[in-house]
Amino acid sequence: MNAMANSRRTVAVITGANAGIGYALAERLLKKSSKIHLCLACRNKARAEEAADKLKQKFPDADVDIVLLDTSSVASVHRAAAELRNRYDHIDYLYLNAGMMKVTGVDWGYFWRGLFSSRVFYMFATGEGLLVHEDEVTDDGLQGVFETNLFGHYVLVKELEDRLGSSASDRYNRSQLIWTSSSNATRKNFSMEDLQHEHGKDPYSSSKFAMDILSVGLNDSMNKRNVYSHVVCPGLVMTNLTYGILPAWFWTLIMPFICLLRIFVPGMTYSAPNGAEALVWLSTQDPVSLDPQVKYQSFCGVTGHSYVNQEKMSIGVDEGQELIKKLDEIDESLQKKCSKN
Ligand SMILES: NC(=O)C1=CN([C@@H]2O[C@H](COP(=O)(O)OP(=O)(O)OC[C@H]3O[C@@H](n4cnc5c(N)ncnc54)[C@H](OP(=O)(O)O)[C@@H]3O)[C@@H](O)[C@H]2O)C=CC1
Ligand SMILES: CC(C)=CCC[C@@H](C)[C@H]1CC[C@H]2C3=C(CC[C@]12C)[C@@]1(C)CCC(=O)[C@@H](C)[C@@H]1CC3
Repeated sequence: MNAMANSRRTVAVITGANAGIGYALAERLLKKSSKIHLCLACRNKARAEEAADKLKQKFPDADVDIVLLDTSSVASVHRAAAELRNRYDHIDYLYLNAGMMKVTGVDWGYFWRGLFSSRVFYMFATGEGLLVHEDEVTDDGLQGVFETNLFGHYVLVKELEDRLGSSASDRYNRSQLIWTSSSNATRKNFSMEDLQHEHGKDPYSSSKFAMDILSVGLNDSMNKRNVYSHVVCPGLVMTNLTYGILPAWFWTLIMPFICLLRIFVPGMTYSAPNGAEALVWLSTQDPVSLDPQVKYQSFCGVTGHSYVNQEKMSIGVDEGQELIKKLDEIDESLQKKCSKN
């Protein structure tokens, strides 16, 4: 880890760290170095404490604490950011991992047609068009998937700006923003005119594509301050998110098939530690040498070994700037609304 060589401690904050990929990431980072200071940013105190206890049991010397953060509430994001600013004078790794997807069903007709078509492997790798989604409106009046996956994280980054990077070009002052995006992110599901995806059918894909654009935009505006942003796809991982699509027993039953499918679709990582591969790998890289236009994917071989693949994206820096401007507008209007109440 680049910040390790310095005498000050290395701080990593992980959102959505109490379960799934976030928790596996926390474990893998501690396995790599028990000297890292981990902060689990979670929405539920009991679940966060349980995760922190489990980590401390496995790594008795580890420095693990929690902060309460609900990315679907701007007030909660502000409180969490204030707490994090209080505790740390520098954040080395900010993992923007918390996320949700509300699925009401699988389009099995589309699945069977896809199975016997040329798009079969693409279909398994991206899940594009296979799921029927729904969304909700948050107390902030925003679309739930948009606010949880993207907007809440954007506000968090903004609020933590003075704890990220530094204008001094010292490499130990660098910070990395690492977003858990998805191979499901598709341009066709995203519109700058309908950022929150109020009128579309795939809010998850839209929020993840917006994440890819945002990361490009943040590099453009923050690299000069030594802040570097990258996106990751963990592959298809068995977590509460996938158990919300089909039951756990089904996924266990088809595990041999999924492992075999890795010959053609290496993104079938299946386990959360495998899925965390690219997230861990990024923390070991010099961020200056990384390409902001690449999505870092966790891949897995048939024998079960995980590795990182790089997939080129094609996103304009101007798109990134436009998105940031629009997110800032939403943020300002929410702040105005709050100050009136
Ligand atoms: N599983 C997969 O196949 C893939 C997952 N991803 C992405 O990986 C990330 C992690 O998901 P995964 O581990 O699979 O799923 P899990 O449901 O296991 O974990 C999601 C984590 O995010 C937290 N979370 C959800 N909503 C909020 C919120 N409003 N505020 C704060 N935390 C919240 C959850 O907390 P709680 O436990 O309290 O619900 C949990 O800790 C997500 O961004 C997801 O989109 C990307 C590609 C594939
Ligand atoms: C594997 C079999 C026999 C059946 C399952 C079919 C689909 C439910 C499944 C196939 C590809 C999957 C997939 C996802 C969800 C479940 C599938 C559509 C994701 C969209 C989950 C969330 C992500 O972010 C993507 C990376 C996944 C891509 C693949």
